[in-house]
Amino acid sequence: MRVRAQDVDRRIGATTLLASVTLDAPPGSTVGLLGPNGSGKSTLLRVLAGLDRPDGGRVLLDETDRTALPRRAVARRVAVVTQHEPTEADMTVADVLLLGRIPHRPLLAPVGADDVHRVSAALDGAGLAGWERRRWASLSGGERQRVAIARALLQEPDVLLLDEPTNHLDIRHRFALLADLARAPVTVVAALHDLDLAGQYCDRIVLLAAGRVVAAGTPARVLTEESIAEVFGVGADVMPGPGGRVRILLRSLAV
Ligand SMILES: Nc1ncnc2c1ncn2[C@@H]1O[C@H](COP(=O)(O)OP(=O)(O)OP(=O)(O)O)[C@@H](O)[C@H]1O
Repeated sequence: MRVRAQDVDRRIGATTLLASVTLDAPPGSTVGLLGPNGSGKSTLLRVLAGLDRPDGGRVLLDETDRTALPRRAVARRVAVVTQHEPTEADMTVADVLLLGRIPHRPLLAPVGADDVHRVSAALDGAGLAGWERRRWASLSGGERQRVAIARALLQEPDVLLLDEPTNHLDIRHRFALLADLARAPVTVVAALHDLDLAGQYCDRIVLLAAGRVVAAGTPARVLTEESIAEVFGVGADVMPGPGGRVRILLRSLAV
């Protein structure tokens, strides 16, 4: 499924959070949203996810305006993991994962053997085999993040919207997650802070600053030494890789 934002504005009171933001995520692509703190990444993801309405412009899923699609149809096709997953909920890991199957079950239908099997396979995939009965609130930040992403994948979405999915993950799991997302047939839009990781795994990058798109395109086109210095205020050595990918070595400009 293709995801597009066209000229999206988002304002709260007199504050402009997004100004005429345009994004195009072709089917199956992995798009990285990059930008400094407060540049509008989470705000844009919330608008794409339908959690907030744009004040101008529109979001299209394939060729249809998101607001014209029934809620349940969107829930089946678009999965979201925000930065603010509740941490105190008194649930087991299996309960949390089963939330991902709700859009696929008839209303009020009980959990079936197929759901239980899928939950255990999802835990295997997340490297947390056998954790069904662990309490959600007792998990570490990284474990919780891995379960939240597994829940989103259990939804079998066409589109996955992820706000800083590598936050809390150790290095090995960061690589594993980005590689899995890049391989998956699903369209991914993910806010990321790690420029090197984004440069290696994303098909496209949208670079935001102060609620505006500064550049968009392949990592090689967007993540240049100049743009990184201008937007992030750090020095960078950018090394070209295959297919428009880049490796990035960052350094402080202060030294
Ligand atoms: N409810 C609100 N009222 C006023 N300003 C807000 C509100 N929510 C967000 N903002 C502001 O909008 C801007 C964009 O925030 P957003 O969370 O989208 O940034 P971000 O790029 O995701 O940042 P980070 O990297 O820190 O997560 C910030 O300056 C933030 O303070």
